[in-house]
Amino acid sequence: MDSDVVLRVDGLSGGYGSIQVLFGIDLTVRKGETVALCGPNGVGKSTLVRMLSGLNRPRAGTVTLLGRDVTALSGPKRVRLGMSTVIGQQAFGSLSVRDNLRLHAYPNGHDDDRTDTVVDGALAVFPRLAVRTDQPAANLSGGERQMLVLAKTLIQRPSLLLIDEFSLGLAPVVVGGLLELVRRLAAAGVATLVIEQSVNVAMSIADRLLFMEHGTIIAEHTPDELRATPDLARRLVLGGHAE
Ligand SMILES: Nc1ncnc2c1ncn2[C@@H]1O[C@H](COP(=O)(O)OP(=O)(O)OP(=O)(O)O)[C@@H](O)[C@H]1O
Repeated sequence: MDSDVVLRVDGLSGGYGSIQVLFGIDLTVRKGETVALCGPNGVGKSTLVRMLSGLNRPRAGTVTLLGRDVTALSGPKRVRLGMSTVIGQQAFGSLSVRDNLRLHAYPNGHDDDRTDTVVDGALAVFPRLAVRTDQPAANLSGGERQMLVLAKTLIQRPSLLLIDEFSLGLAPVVVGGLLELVRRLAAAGVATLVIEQSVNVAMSIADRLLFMEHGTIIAEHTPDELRATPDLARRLVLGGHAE
């Protein structure tokens, strides 16, 4: 096996009850690589992330994390093996920013001093959050909440990061800061699969873009290929088979 492959998906199919949403998805994400999943609403992007994270079970196919078949493993076991999932901007609204992060650090089994050091390390990456550590998370803006979620991810030190709806509803200036963080995680070797509605955002962050339609991957391109063929991305995102 290619030792750089962090996530490998083979023939993944399934959906909800009798409704089949995914039809034989194959993909890989390597160490330090960021892969974006693009496509119109309803093609199955979120369903794929749910299956990868263990929230939903596939009907067929396998999910391999760092060379280990995790298809039958629960979500928590996948987290322990290095998979971290960000879905939306979830946080405990009544808890302060710091307490949200401390709770997240507990499963790592550190004592209180070490927990605070880990939390401070994550906060150091987000100056905007660092000045709001005592505020309830409910008071944060959408962008700040996304930062809080990514700060939690830093604490987990994942090998694989799955992000659903990365920039949805966020101001461009906020997205810019978050992109920088994902680039830093990639530089540290984290493999990232990110669902991104905006192809422009996806092109600025990803090494490869996968385009989905009707539960299958219909095309794969690098940002350079997309820049060299104006209109290709637009046609793919609108759901047209471009090739
Ligand atoms: N809990 C559910 N039960 C039944 N069908 C569902 C459920 N969740 C999603 N679906 C259906 O599965 C299909 C794929 O949805 P999914 O959310 O994965 O698409 P998506 O590409 O992520 O789109 P969006 O960006 O709009 O979320 C859609 O037809 C949707 O209606």
